Amino acid sequence: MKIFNAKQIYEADKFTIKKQQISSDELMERVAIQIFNWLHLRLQGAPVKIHLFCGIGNNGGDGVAVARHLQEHGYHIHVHIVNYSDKRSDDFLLNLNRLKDRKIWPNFINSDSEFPEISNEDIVIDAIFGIGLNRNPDAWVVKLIQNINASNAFVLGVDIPSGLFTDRAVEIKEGVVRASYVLSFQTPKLVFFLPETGIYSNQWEILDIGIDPEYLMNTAVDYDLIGKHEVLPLYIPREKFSHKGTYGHALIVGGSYGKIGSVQLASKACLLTGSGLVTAYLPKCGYIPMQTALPEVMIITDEDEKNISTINFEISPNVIGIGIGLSTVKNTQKAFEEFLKKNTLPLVIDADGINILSENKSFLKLLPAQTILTPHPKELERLIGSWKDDFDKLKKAKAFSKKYDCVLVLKGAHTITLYNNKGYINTTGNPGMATAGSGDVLTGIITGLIAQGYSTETAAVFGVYLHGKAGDIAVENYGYQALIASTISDAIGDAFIDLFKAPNPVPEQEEPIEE
Ligand SMILES: NC(=O)C1=CN([C@@H]2O[C@H](COP(=O)(O)OP(=O)(O)OC[C@H]3O[C@@H](n4cnc5c(N)ncnc54)[C@H](O)[C@@H]3O)[C@@H](O)[C@H]2O)[C@@H](O)CC1
Ligand SMILES: Nc1ncnc2c1ncn2[C@@H]1O[C@H](COP(=O)(O)OP(=O)(O)O)[C@@H](O)[C@H]1O
Ligand SMILES: [K+]
Repeated sequence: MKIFNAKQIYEADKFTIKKQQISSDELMERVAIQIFNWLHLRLQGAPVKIHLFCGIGNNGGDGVAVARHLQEHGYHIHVHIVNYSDKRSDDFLLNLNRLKDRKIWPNFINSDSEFPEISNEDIVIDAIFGIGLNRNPDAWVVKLIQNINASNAFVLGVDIPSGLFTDRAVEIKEGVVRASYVLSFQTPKLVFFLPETGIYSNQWEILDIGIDPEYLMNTAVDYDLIGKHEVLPLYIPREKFSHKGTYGHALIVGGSYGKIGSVQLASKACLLTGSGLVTAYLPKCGYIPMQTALPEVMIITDEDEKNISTINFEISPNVIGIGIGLSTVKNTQKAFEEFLKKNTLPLVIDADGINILSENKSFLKLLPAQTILTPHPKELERLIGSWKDDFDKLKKAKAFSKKYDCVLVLKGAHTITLYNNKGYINTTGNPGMATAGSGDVLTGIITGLIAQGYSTETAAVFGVYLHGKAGDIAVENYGYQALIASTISDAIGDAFIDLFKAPNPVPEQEEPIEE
């Protein structure tokens, strides 16, 4: 799914209004009906108090229009107009007048007003600012937002939590509504997926407001959201007359005394992803544990007992995953440099492999084109330096990826893969995956996909998806706390099977109102 920026959303609105020959008010009405139906389905007329905080732009217009539908269906509403500017939008005014025609007199909140009391059982609809926020809210609006956040009421955000900018970082953190749920229109916003701003929208859902498909299809975006729909076409089916040689030979290089497990995890995940053959390159101390744990994996040992000191092999893999559990001792750094100098195979580099690159930036020019680097945030910081905020991080990471022609996999709750100025935001995964070794499993998965013939960029995007999906499937049986890396790995097969499962049927809505 494409993620549009604010400018594109405004363009999409204009395009739709023109092409479908509707008024902007009709588009707003679509929004309002969708929000109303969402609420009505869940509330079923419950006598709960609903506070609607509405700004004076179109986001506020949405809120005021929803208020009208709620009132018409007998709900107990309190409409508050957050009067932060005189520049009221036409559609806001139109909807405000429709309320007044129905004898509903909103409570106008100005800088010197007392704020309404909100109790924990109430519902708040947050329609103060939408994607039009272009500067920090005034101090009194920040206070109002703090008042909403202090309430513990269920807060439904309209389009985007008020106070969040669509395409840049937040400056006044306490001036952003913490929404329990956000109903966003047509496209999710990039800020929902970034760690600094994602915290303001606990859950979100996209409502289809009928934006013109031609615009959606033909407009290029900087970020794509990756779900099953996006990865399914990437899948390469297995051929009947294939053999293990058809599916490649992956070499996993890593491990040091005390960290042999990381190579076990990566090698196993690589096999479970379907690599025809997997060889592990380990220091000598890794031989027995590895051979015992994974009989399917072949092993080459280094001359050194505890660390990797030279990377020489006489096999012909078609991809190498390197860096996990490697350590950064001098000897290993030297071996890594020598290896990079002669290597021409595609590489997936993780953990200490990344740390060695960070300590020796001159090694970066030795990387083959489209090398995949999979840093967690700390490793990323060592690699590209610190950043001011998430947007600055993305900018710097994109520039790094361009400079060194590498695919950067920025691991996190929503892992973002960057290549060629484009970002792919993953939607699978869960906090149970914040556990030792889960990154090693990812390295194995991505390496295993490349072994089988997936391009590096595809392997990164698909691998991240499968890894998260395996975590999501495994967590159903284990729970967040007991989920460990091996369990994620064991669910890789289920993650593949899940690709071909039919989606759950959508429950039928009861009595939705029509446009
Ligand atoms: N395709 C869509 O997504 C549609 C979106 N609509 C709604 O329209 C919203 C955007 O509406 P607007 O463009 O009117 O903008 P907003 O309602 O988000 O903001 C109101 C206006 O306030 C001004 N403003 C910005 N920051 C301010 C600040 N800190 N203090 C005071 N004033 C400030 C701006 O000039 C802005 O236009 C969307 O978020 C959505 O809710 C719908 O009504 C129509 C269709
Ligand atoms: N809260 C979370 N939600 C989803 N995925 C997560 C979360 N925390 C961590 N992960 C995933 O788990 C993996 C952790 O990798 P990493 O930090 O390298 O672990 P390790 O070094 O222990 O192997 C990454 O793929 C990351 O995206
Ligand atoms: K809002």
